[in-house]
Amino acid sequence: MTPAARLAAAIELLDALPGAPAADDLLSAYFRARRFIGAKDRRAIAERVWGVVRRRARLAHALARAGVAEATGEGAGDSAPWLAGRPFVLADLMLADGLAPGAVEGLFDGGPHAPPPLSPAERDLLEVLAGQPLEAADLPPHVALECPAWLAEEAARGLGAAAADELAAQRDPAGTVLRVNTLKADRATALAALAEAGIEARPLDLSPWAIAVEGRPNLPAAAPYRDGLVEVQDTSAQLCALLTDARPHQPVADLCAGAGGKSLALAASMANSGRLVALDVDKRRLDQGAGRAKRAGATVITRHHLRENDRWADRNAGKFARVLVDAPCSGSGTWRRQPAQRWRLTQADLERLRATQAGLLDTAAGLVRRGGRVIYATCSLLEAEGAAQVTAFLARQPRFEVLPAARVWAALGERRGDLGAYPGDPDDPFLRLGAHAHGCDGFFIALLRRRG
Ligand SMILES: C[S@@+](CC[C@H](N)C(=O)[O-])C[C@H]1O[C@@H](n2cnc3c(N)ncnc32)[C@H](O)[C@@H]1O
Repeated sequence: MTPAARLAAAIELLDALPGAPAADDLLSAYFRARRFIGAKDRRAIAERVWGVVRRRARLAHALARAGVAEATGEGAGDSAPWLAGRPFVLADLMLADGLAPGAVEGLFDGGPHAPPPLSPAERDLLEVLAGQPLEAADLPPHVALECPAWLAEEAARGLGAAAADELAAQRDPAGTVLRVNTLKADRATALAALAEAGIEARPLDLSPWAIAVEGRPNLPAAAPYRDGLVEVQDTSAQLCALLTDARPHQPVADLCAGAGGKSLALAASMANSGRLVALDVDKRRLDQGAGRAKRAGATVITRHHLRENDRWADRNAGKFARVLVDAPCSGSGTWRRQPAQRWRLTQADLERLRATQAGLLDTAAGLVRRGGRVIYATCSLLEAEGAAQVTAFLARQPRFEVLPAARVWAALGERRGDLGAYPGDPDDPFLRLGAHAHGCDGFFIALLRRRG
């Protein structure tokens, strides 16, 4: 493909984005239907699309200042109206790539598969944008942070001055992190197997199971992945599983198991012995977990699909030593990986999520036995989904108390012998992780003990 044809494809995809349920799925379907597009072209097209999405607010701001205001109304229009793909790509070429107007005009030459030639108004636009920086000094803070204004305020409520750095870090792409599956290998063995498969990798200090890989290797085709030695899992999710402190022979419930990422880590912590029930309302995701468990050799996991008016929680009241609630949330800690999400979330969505989180916490409280623990986690930077949820829970459920995460970490460290320094603030009872502070996805983890 020519560079111009790649731009035409990126514009087509950006135009389709507002109506697509998920940006990832849109790109996958687009490339699946066009198998003739080679790997390098795919990468270039995807990079442009994701780049524009990551720079959306700043580009929209520059376009609005230049007088382009044909907002189509999708998303949080206050700070970053969604325009058609074409003006966004024009602005991206000027502000992010730093091209001169003539170079952009050369790409929009109307040739076969290239975007149609520039209109006189677009030529004028390029002249206005010429030499402008992406990071203009007068950008409103939430625009500079690529975040709807109301979400920037929500983040600041809990994180205070650290919110700006954390949100800024969420603008960048995230690397791939693997978790060693200790049911099959230790970290040194997994690193050796990755090296043999030609994958450059290194251990990370934050988690005893974590390995960072260089670039974007084709993991599903690599032997260490196919053989279940490693799983893709960010370090923060690993620490959530680690702090769950699921032990061999214990009864453990993973209440929001999804496709089982954390269930697999729990199964490894339990050395495949005891009882580990993976639950979710989404049967499709639970079913996906079955294949992953097989690959990982995680035989201790059983699955239960939670239906409406399900009696499972009543039948299992008070039975579990650990109940992990990896609750559905805004995903604001994972915007590096899902950059379009921030523009899709509405205040009404957040309210709905908060109600679901509170309901899940209460369900978990009913499942846990005396002396057992509810582990509440969200991949969120928002106070409303973290500490505020816990405060409300403790008011509703006085039988529970907070176990300081630093204390649990220290006890784990003594038992395991392979943990580094506690990564959070030792004076904070909760562990809050962030892309800026820790280089991992943003996460909130609270450990809640039912009094004995
Ligand atoms: C953050 S994801 C879980 C990710 C998963 N634990 C992992 O590590 O891969 C949240 C999950 O909660 C599930 N969920 C939403 N509402 C639920 C409910 N009321 N009960 C149980 N699961 C629910 C969603 O289907 C989703 O799979």
